[in-house]
Amino acid sequence: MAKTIVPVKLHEKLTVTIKEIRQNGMGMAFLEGWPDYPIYLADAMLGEEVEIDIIQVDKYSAYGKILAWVKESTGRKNQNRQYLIEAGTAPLVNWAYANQKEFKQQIVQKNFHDAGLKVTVADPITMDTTPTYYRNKTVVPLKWQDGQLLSGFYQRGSHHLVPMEDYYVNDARVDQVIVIVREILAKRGVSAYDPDQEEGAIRYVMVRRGYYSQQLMVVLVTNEENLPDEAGLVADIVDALPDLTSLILNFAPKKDYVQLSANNRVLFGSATIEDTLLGKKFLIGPNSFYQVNPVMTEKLYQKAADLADLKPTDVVVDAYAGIGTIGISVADRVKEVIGVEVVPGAVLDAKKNLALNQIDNASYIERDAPDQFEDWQKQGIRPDVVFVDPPRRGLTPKLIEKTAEMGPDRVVYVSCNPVTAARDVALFKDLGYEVKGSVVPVDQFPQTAHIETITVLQKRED
Ligand SMILES: C[S@@+](CC[C@H](N)C(=O)[O-])C[C@H]1O[C@@H](n2cnc3c(N)ncnc32)[C@H](O)[C@@H]1O
Repeated sequence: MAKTIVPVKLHEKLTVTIKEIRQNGMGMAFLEGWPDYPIYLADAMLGEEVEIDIIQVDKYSAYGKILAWVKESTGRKNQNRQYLIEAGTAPLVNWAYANQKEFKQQIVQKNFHDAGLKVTVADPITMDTTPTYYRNKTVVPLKWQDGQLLSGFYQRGSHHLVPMEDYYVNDARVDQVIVIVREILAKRGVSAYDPDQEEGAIRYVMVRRGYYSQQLMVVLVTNEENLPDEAGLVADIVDALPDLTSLILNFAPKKDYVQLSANNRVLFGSATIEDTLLGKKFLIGPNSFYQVNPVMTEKLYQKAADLADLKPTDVVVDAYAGIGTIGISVADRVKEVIGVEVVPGAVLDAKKNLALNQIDNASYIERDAPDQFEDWQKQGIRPDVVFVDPPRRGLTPKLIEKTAEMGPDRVVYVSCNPVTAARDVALFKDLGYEVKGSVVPVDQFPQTAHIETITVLQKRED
């Protein structure tokens, strides 16, 4: 077999310049004569010159580790939190926020360009308050090591736990709670799940906290149906957390990476916590999706509603609805909202949220969105505005086709992945829709390479 020729050797030391930043925030350098063989580098900024050690060599690319900076970017603001780089949880932690903003705008522009679309991308809406300590939720693994119970994050794609207590992007109380719960579990000698051995009790600890309400939910995600001396454990946690609203055991005996099962048992307090968005109240259960950056979520929904140009006569679809946050936040301004969401617990929450906010012109259905769109289309439903807010994989061609057949005047596409958003917008274009105005990035995830976008599609009049 012919040996593949690559331009680098494992542990070769090189000096390179960063020519490009990849979608996931990794720097890319190239050796002369090898324009198609990127060397990926974490914690690199555009234009920086760095000394590197090659740590992985593949057929089409290599990975390096930066040993020293020969020339630093003026946008570098080192935070001395290299564990965040190692775990991959905050890859842009050492970038000035202005550079993060510029990068994200360019990435969105590139994704739409690559999908064959000529669009303008607005200045990202950014987090004007400090763009750190914003996440209202985290799910962390635990590991016993040398007689100590550690919490942190698995390094991307591995079971190597990077210990951390200051996550930098979590609400500071969320960080504290993880440590408090971990110490109680440690004192009681509770075992932690080992993904390689497939044994041990606690898989993850999930903490979620209401931004306005300050209500606290702790979920022990377990590999065992009952924990040793459960009553004593609950008493210890309740004693240590005066702000605890909900303590849940989620029995999730699965080998894969799925984090929570649908199997919840309330150990203390209520099954949900409450929070507020744009003046509306929301009950949030452990399995329900709820945007992680509450400050920016209000800006996101506000902007999406403004761009939707809502009218009191409008029938509005809220698809991929979660607990109904988008539909409920616009219901007062329109004639009717019909929503669809696939996770049963989230739909239950959405229904409760309608009652909680005394909204009687909205309804939510538990269903796969493309299937429900097909039914709505057959039933002759003709919405004026369709909001879609899918997971990272984006929409399906079927959903896009059924939307176009229902023929709404406007489609407001909220997306957490500009690659799939651009792909889907191109399909909408083929089916009679035009991008109205600019694509608007909203920085829901400072310090990471992720970016949310809002794209409004207007039905062409031809
Ligand atoms: C990005 S979240 C948005 C939720 C909500 N709009 C919000 O802002 O909180 C995407 C939602 O789509 C739901 N979902 C995933 N696949 C779905 C499908 N095939 N049909 C309907 N909903 C789905 C997920 O459960 C999740 O609640």
